[in-house]
This record gives sequence, structure tokens and C-alpha cells, in this order.
Amino acid sequence: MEGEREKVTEETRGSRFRRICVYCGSASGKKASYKEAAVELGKELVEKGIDLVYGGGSIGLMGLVSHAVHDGGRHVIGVIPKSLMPREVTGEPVGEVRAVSGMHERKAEMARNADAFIALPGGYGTLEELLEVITWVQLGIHKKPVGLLNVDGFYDSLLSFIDLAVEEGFITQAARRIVISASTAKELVSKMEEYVPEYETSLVWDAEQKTLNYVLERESGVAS
Ligand SMILES: C/C(=C\CNc1ncnc2c1ncn2[C@@H]1O[C@H](COP(=O)(O)O)[C@@H](O)[C@H]1O)CO
Repeated sequence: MEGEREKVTEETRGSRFRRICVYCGSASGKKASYKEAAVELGKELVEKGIDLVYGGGSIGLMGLVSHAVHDGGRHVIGVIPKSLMPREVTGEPVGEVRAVSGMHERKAEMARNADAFIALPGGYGTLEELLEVITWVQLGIHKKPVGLLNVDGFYDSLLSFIDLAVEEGFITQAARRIVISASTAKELVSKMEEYVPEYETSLVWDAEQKTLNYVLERESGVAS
């Protein structure tokens, strides 16, 4: 039960993260290792006392990771656009469901509520969410760690592409280091714990807005 849960502090949980946002496939993929990795990641969050925010629903890897975190007693927030609320589209979500008006608001709400981001294997939706939060670091919108769970080399070709873009002068070495990757959940979370941001935030979230509006730090008067 939520209210009876033992109070976990940064010291007792042994993690600097209170809540991690997980992006992952609305499908499960073909290999058993993808499903196993989603469950393993959920259990790792539980072991470290970390809560989850994700895209809501219980289909595919999204269902596996959210059930693993919820079953382990941690808090789960699923952010679902109203248009995807019918159960036949996303399945039955667990934990707290936050209904939002659209996809942009959903991504902003997920990002705002997380201390870090992890991408499991997935398709277009996962890639879009992942690349956006990476870009937001580069733009100085946030400096939260971004991790790629490279299950069975699923993300090898994306990492090679990023390296090519570095070689070809489209991504800087510093921006390359935004992307943290590992093949197991334990190793990934541990690397993310050690991550030292190289980018300063120069834009701040506009808390008055539902969508990801941001303003230059010097104009907002808010220190991040
Ligand atoms: C395809 C349709 C619905 C699929 N249902 C989804 N339910 C919840 N969240 C979703 C859904 N589809 C995409 N997302 C978000 O993107 C990521 C998964 O996308 P992918 O393309 O499967 O990688 C996931 O992190 C969600 O936030 C409409 O019929």
C-alpha cells in the first residue's frame, strides 16, 4: 500500500534518483531477452527504491516494466493522452494514471516528473522520446542522465550512427557523452549514478504551462 510504504531517502535507497522515466516498446519484440530486460530493469528500480514514470498502459515492454515496479511496491505514474485511454489501445495501466491532452503534453509531463531517463528496446515512439530528451540536454533544458539499455546489442546500430555523426562533425564529443549505455540494468543505473553533466541548464521549465514551454534562465528569474 502506498501510504504504508517505508520512507526511502537518498541514503537508504542508495540512489540519487527518486523517479526514472522509462521509454520502451509498446510491443515486446521477438527475443525473450527484451522481455527479460524490461522485468530486470523494473526489479532494479525496486531494489534501489526508485519510482517509475512511463507512457502508461500495459502493452508490450511498457506493461512488463510497469508491472515489475508496481508489484515490487514502488510508485508508478503512467501518463496517457486522452485519445489513447481506451483499454484496447494501451491495455490496463497500473498505479497512478495521469490523463493529458496530447502527445506533446505527455512527453513534457513524463520528463518533468523524472530525475533520469532510460530507453529499453522499442520502435519509433521510443526513439523519438529518447532523442528528444538527449536534444534537451544539448539545448540546456535539463541535465538529467539519459541511459540506453542496449539489450543484446539492440542499440549497436544507433550508437554507431551517433559515432558517425560525431566523425562527420554533426555531434560534438561532449554531446556524444550525453548518451550513457550498458547491456544490463544494474550496470546502466550504476553508470547513470556516476554521470557528471557537462551541459549547464540555460533554459527553465515554464511551470505555468502544461506543455514543454521553456524560457531563457536569465529571463525567468529562476535558478535551476
Ligand atoms: C499504436 C497505437 C497505440 C500504441 N499504444 C501506446 N500506448 C502507450 N504508449 C505508447 C503507445 N504507443 C507509443 N507509445 C509511447 O511511445 C513509446 C513506445 O512506442 P514504440 O513505437 O512502441 O517504441 C512508449 O515509451 C510510449 O511512451 C495507436 O493505435
